[in-house]
Amino acid sequence: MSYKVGVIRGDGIGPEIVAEALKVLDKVAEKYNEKFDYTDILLGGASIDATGKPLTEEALETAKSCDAVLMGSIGGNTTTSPWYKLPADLRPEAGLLAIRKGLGLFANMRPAYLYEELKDACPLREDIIGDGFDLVVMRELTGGLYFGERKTFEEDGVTKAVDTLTYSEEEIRRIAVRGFDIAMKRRKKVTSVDKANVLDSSRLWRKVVNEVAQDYPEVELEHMLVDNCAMQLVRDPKQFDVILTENMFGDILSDEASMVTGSIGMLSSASLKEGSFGLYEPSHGSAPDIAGQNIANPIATILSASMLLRYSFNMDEAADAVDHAVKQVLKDGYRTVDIMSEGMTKVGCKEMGTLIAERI
Ligand SMILES: NC(=O)C1=CN([C@@H]2O[C@H](COP(=O)(O)OP(=O)(O)OC[C@H]3O[C@@H](n4cnc5c(N)ncnc54)[C@H](O)[C@@H]3O)[C@@H](O)[C@H]2O)C=CC1
Ligand SMILES: CC(C)CC(=O)C(=O)O
Ligand SMILES: [Mg+2]
Repeated sequence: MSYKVGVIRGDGIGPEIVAEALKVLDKVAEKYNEKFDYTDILLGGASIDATGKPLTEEALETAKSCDAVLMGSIGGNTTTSPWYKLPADLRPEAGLLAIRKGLGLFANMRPAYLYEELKDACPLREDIIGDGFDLVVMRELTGGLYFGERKTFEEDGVTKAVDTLTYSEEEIRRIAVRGFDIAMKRRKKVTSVDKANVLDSSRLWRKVVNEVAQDYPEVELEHMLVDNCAMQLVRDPKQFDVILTENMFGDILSDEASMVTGSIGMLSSASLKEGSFGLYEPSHGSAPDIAGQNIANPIATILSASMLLRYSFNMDEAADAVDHAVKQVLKDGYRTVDIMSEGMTKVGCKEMGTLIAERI
């Protein structure tokens, strides 16, 4: 079959890591006799430089015409890059938020899995790691603080700034359903994370999640406050199966979850809605500090490509082959610098992509 795949290379390490994921997809196409037609889409800093806007209408329309989109990462150094002298709605991140909203991608799934082979790279104590852990952060992606009204203003001679956090029942319900659906395919436990001791939006979140839970009697539901969850993730990550949470909490907790797997360079993600379309991207950013040096870890992007095969193209066998190739390369002792440990062979971004593609 032939599929149209949108490709957002983006900024910083984006083009380097996407090149390696495409190497892997090309190998899948060859082995499984499929055809992937790649269409480049501009987003973020690259789009600002080319068009003056972080996302053009044309780019959004192209993304909508694709069967799925694979993305690297966008953004620059937020202190030194000229992009951050622009008004907020013209900066690279505004393009990312706009494409997520424009494509209706309300459910962001970020699996955090500790590979047996990476126990040495995990900063947690051996007795905490135990047999390892395997959790998913199900993050609401198109509501909450990042999408509320915001402004900076003068009042009584003082400069003030406000951001607003709004959720509707419907927005909470649809992400909760996704969280419970995923839990049904896993270990049947949902930890809903909020700040219901303070925030009205969290109290509504908790009420709606409780309602949705009625339809999933087999799933164990617990509620946890976000500050406690941040602590529990490093104290005992094994306790979690599905962490269901709102946009900003999920953004922060998933970065934390990534580090207990060894590196943020390992954490893939799928941004989904109803139906088969999805946008697949690593959970990390554009890592401007290491861009252009061939040292970025491409595994998060390669695992995101695997999620694309699984969730958008129903190609479970090919996705399993990619996941297996990643595991095999780690078993064979190859490491990028972020997951390097004693006795292993250090390789660059390109070499890691080639080694994984060779194992498919
Ligand atoms: N989805 C996206 O495109 C995202 C974009 N950003 C943007 O990225 C830019 C940089 O943000 P930061 O806060 O520095 O976060 P970051 O995730 O880009 O980097 C944080 C740290 O992790 C390291 N790192 C990240 N990915 C890595 C990889 N694949 N291999 C090895 N090391 C890796 C970086 O070198 C850095 O030390 C900002 O402009 C931010 O807005 C941030 C998060 C997500
Ligand atoms: C623009 C940000 C919300 C991007 C980010 O940090 C993320 O999606 O993880
Ligand atoms: Mg983030």
